[in-house]
Amino acid sequence: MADTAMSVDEKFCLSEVLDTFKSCLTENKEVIIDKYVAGWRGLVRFMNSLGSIFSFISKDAVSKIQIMVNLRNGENGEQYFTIQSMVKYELDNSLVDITKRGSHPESGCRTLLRLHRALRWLELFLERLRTSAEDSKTSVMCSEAYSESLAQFHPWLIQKAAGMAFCALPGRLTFFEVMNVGSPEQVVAMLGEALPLISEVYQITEDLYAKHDLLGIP
Ligand SMILES: CCCCCCCCCCCCC/C=C/[C@@H](O)[C@H](COP(=O)(O)O)NC(=O)CCCCCCCCCCCCCCC
Repeated sequence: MADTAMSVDEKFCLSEVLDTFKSCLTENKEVIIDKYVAGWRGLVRFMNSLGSIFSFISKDAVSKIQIMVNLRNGENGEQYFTIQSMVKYELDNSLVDITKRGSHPESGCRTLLRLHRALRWLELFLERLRTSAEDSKTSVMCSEAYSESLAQFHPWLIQKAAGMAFCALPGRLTFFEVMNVGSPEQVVAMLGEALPLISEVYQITEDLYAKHDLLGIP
């Protein structure tokens, strides 16, 4: 599964990316890893279009996406169909370093946890964007969402670098335009539809990880 859809001139629309998260859930509320990863891939493309100052963030996200893709393409790939089947498979086969780093630094459970924490940031940021006033600053919304979520898992230096990158975010209207969804009203409506599904995917994963005591994988 090579990363092919990266051409710069390709127009893309953020609502399609957010729809991918909608398509993550199976009928019995399991989270399909291929779709989850495809959602992240789309978000990373969006972030790359905002400028190279974000490339240290997208590099890390891409490397995590790649770990998940490799697991899916590996010999036990079918075990990684959903987050639920992955957790069961990796725990049953002692493939996760649960309390301290050891021989499984790139387990699916650990890697997905990093993306899962970032999904919380996304949820908070999008909710702020959705309810923001015309003169609100995207950099402020982004850094507030970050402080409430991912920041607690990042060392000081990463927090500083992230804070600097946030300052380079375009203003609210330009940001909405890059999303390529339509008028600001249409963006707000689209976010209103997408957010409950992102929250649901987040909550299902959170509950699953909590049930198995996996929220602190180092
Ligand atoms: C559009 C603005 C983009 C702001 C992105 C906010 C998230 C800031 C994250 C900063 C991460 C810095 C890079 C390094 C991270 C790692 O240290 C750290 C820990 O990994 P380790 O345990 O393997 O060492 N990694 C992580 O926490 C995973 C971070 C994954 C970040 C993915 C961010 C993708 C953002 C997509 C933006 C899309 C915005 C769409 C809004 C309409």
